[in-house]
Amino acid sequence: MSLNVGVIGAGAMGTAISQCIAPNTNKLLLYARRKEICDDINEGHINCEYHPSVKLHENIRAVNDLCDLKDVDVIFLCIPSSVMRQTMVQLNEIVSDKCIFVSTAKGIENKTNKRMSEVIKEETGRSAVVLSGPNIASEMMKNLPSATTIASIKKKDLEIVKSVLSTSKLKVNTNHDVIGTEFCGIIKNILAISQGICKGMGINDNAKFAVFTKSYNETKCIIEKLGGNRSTVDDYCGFGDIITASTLNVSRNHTLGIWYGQGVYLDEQTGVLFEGKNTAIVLKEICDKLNIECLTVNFVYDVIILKKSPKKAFYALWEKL
Ligand SMILES: NC(=O)c1ccc[n+]([C@@H]2O[C@H](COP(=O)([O-])OP(=O)(O)OC[C@H]3O[C@@H](n4cnc5c(N)ncnc54)[C@H](O)[C@@H]3O)[C@@H](O)[C@H]2O)c1
Repeated sequence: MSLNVGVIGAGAMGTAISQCIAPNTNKLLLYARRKEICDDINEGHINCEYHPSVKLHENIRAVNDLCDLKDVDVIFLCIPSSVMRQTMVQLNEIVSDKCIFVSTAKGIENKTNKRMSEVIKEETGRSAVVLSGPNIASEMMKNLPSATTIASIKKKDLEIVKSVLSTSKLKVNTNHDVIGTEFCGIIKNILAISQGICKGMGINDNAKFAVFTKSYNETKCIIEKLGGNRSTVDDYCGFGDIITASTLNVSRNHTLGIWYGQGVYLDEQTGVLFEGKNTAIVLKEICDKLNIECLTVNFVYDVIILKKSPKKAFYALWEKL
């Protein structure tokens, strides 16, 4: 049975997910906040700003009014975590009770430190499906093979969302560990920054990957303490995404770490900087509150937030390895 699917956020990820799943859907409505992107997609079948060289699948129609999503069965939320709450307030008034929300946002709410599925539950009363994995948008856009993890406490929702996502090119694993899956996507930002700092400082590979091993095991400990499963970290949402974000220069957080490792401090207002900074502050708060000793979080916090010398911070970490 082909479903009607909505995607909110016509940026890199929203457009790429739309392109991947469009053949599986009856109708795919891609909500673009900006009218000019909406017009580009409908008139030229191209998202000129984010993926200018790829023709969009014929099933994709862009819309500029959230009310157009009132009849869809599933909605993928591909927006920054900072706007999730306000978007859910609006959507709750529009969609049917049966509509399933899928959060792809890898972030935590500023000030409340809540996961996206918690924000969605608070505003709509529904349990969301969360999606996380090593999913580089430009590769998905070209229909290159990828894999991802989806998690939900509801078996039926997982089945439906899996059927919408799965293609010969996109492999989907499912689990019921929403906390672990969401936290993998959050903590991996810290690992990506940490490995970036090491790279920027010119730390040798043996030492860099020793730190990486420690960081990976710390991720399991944090997730377990927060109520998730250690084994979730071994899935695409964990291992796959952590490796991708910590070793490839396409990762914004990795690049941020490289700059800091080289002693380049960015303008405080830079959006890229803010994302990594926010994650470091939130995770430091969480670890301190729960009495979790995490060397990787401390290392990143010391360099990015306290602006300590990367060399001193690295040797403090190394001593405790
Ligand atoms: N799950 C995954 O594997 C995965 C992979 C990449 C990105 N993501 C997530 O997808 C989200 C988007 O990332 P991206 O790389 O596409 O970023 P992006 O900056 O390319 O796109 C974000 C889009 O959201 C739009 N937007 C901002 N505020 C909005 C609002 N209030 N309503 C509607 N649209 C709004 C922007 O105009 C932009 O088009 C992020 O939360 C990111 O963590 C997830």
